[in-house]
Amino acid sequence: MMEKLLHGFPGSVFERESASCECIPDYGEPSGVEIRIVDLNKSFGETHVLKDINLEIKPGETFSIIGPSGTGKSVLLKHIVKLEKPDSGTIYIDGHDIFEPKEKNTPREYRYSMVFQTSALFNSLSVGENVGLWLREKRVCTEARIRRIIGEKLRLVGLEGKENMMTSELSGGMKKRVAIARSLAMNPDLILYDEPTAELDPITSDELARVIMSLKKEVNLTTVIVSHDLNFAFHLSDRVAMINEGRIIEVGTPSEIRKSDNPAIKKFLYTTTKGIAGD
Ligand SMILES: Nc1ncnc2c1ncn2[C@@H]1O[C@H](COP(=O)(O)OP(=O)(O)OP(=O)(O)O)[C@@H](O)[C@H]1O
Repeated sequence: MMEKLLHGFPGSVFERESASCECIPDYGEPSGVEIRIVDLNKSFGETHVLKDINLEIKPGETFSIIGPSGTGKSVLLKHIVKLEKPDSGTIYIDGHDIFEPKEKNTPREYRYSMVFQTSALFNSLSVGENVGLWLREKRVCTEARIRRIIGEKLRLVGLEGKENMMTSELSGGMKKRVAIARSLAMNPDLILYDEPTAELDPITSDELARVIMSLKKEVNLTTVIVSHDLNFAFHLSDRVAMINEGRIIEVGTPSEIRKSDNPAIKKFLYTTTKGIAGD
């Protein structure tokens, strides 16, 4: 349950101007944020999981973090949404240290939303009810406006008019798109995907990539993806960071990463069955 409602955590919404007088003041238009990770370290007991991570993600960028299993990708993602706290170093979002108490007169804070591997939808609710959950829980605006917002978010993921379908009737790809629509309902400045194609076949993965790419054109948000699926990450990302044994070993455009001479990258790209062997 905790996971399912992550995007609705109080505290992820702060001082924002309202886009509409019908909605609560916090519910403004999204604005892609800049993320700057500086000298971040994290250990669990004796295990040093994240080692001197430095990374900049630009506003509006679609950025993927790739790398072998167990190298700290999810732990890094959790730091960005404050589910983990670093031992040293920090993360700035639009110049504000997210681990410091909120400064007085901070110009604005950010909203984030996470799409989980499992989609984490409520099967007993309809598609529209799932998408509208946070809006209704937070009483963001009038019921009529909530319905319009639900319709709009479903349109953005190619599910226009599907409000009344039951979640249990949906294919895996549709579930994923409903999960994205539900995340979009809070107008996030930052959307994070944890292994978005983990349960999808290649064709459905392509469909999902198209949805995420079309969002980039229509919505002003920053996108961070953690994925093992190299073809997916390379296809839709502006830039990619490769993490290995807790360190960022390369950051670049997909074509720069493909051309890298770094032996650890070559090994990862060309020796995994999920990689791009044969290219
Ligand atoms: N809360 C925790 N307590 C102790 N160890 C943890 C915790 N969270 C993660 N770890 C450890 O940190 C390391 C990195 O885990 P993480 O989940 O970030 O890897 P990953 O790169 O995302 O792997 P995968 O691709 O398989 O999901 C692993 O060794 C994991 O066991």
